[in-house]
Amino acid sequence: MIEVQNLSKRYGTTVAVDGLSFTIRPGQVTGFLGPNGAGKSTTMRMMLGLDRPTGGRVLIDGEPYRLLPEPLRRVGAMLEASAVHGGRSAYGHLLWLAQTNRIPRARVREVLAMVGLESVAGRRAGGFSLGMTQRLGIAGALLGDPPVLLFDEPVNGLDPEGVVWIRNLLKGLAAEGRVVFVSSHLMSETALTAEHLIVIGRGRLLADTTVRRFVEANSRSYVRVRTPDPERMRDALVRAGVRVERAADGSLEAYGTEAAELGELAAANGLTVHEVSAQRASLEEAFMELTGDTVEYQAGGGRR
Ligand SMILES: Nc1ncnc2c1ncn2[C@@H]1O[C@H](COP(=O)(O)OP(=O)(O)OP(=O)(O)O)[C@@H](O)[C@H]1O
Repeated sequence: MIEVQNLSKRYGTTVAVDGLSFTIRPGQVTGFLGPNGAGKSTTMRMMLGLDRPTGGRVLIDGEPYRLLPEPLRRVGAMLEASAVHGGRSAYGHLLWLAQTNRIPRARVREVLAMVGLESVAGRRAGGFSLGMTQRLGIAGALLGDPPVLLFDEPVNGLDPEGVVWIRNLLKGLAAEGRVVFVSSHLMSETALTAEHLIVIGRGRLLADTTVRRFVEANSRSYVRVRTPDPERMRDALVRAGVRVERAADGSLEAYGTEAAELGELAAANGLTVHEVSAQRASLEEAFMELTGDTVEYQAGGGRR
């Protein structure tokens, strides 16, 4: 379990993390979401004792990271995948990590196989693609077989096959009873992987909820109707007890009904329709709505 307690971090006048408190439990993937600059990486660095909090603390299974004996066996992390000595081979890099943490040499081959880098184990890590570098970072996190895993934007640079692979890997690690904490700035990707969600903006907690609840609360579904006679269509819908709104483009949005029902209603009233389609506002839209006021830089608006 990871407990973040009233955590803050200030860099000069910048407040990167502002009084964050939440708990991450084992056995499920927890997504850590926020727009660029929200404070995700800073929070993760403080979890690992790489940055000192201005206030508050993080406990990992009841203790601060710096007091954990053999930390690589307790917490695995992939923060900056590029933090690899470019001259070393993938095998050499992992072996060095293993040896400095009293992890048996045989484990290096195991994790190379787990991340699919066996065939390039002898190649210089400096020549790796972004996706391969990510996989090497993940191998490093898994090396000590730790019960707690932190990943900062692990899908960055992966191709679609790699994205599916990491999704399954993270779920599998959580199903084994581990704490799996994964940052992302993509809501839709996180919804496919995580069960729990922590959303932050400008260093503050915006949501601590299950993905299911977030999806239910935020995916607006409705039926869009385009018709040359929106007034009569609207009257017919209202008479049938359907809540209806006029969209900016002139179409109607009908809530709490189905497309088929709406088509029949139109036919029964002798109305022409050009479109009847089921719509669902995307999770990405819901996420942008939640974090909109906290975005550091916005197109056209500059810094807010
Ligand atoms: N070492 C530092 N010195 C000064 N400011 C910093 C430092 N590290 C982070 N910041 C600032 O703290 C804020 C939070 O940054 P952080 O990198 O934690 O956000 P993030 O959510 O991880 O963003 P991204 O998705 O872009 O990586 C930003 O305003 C950033 O500019």
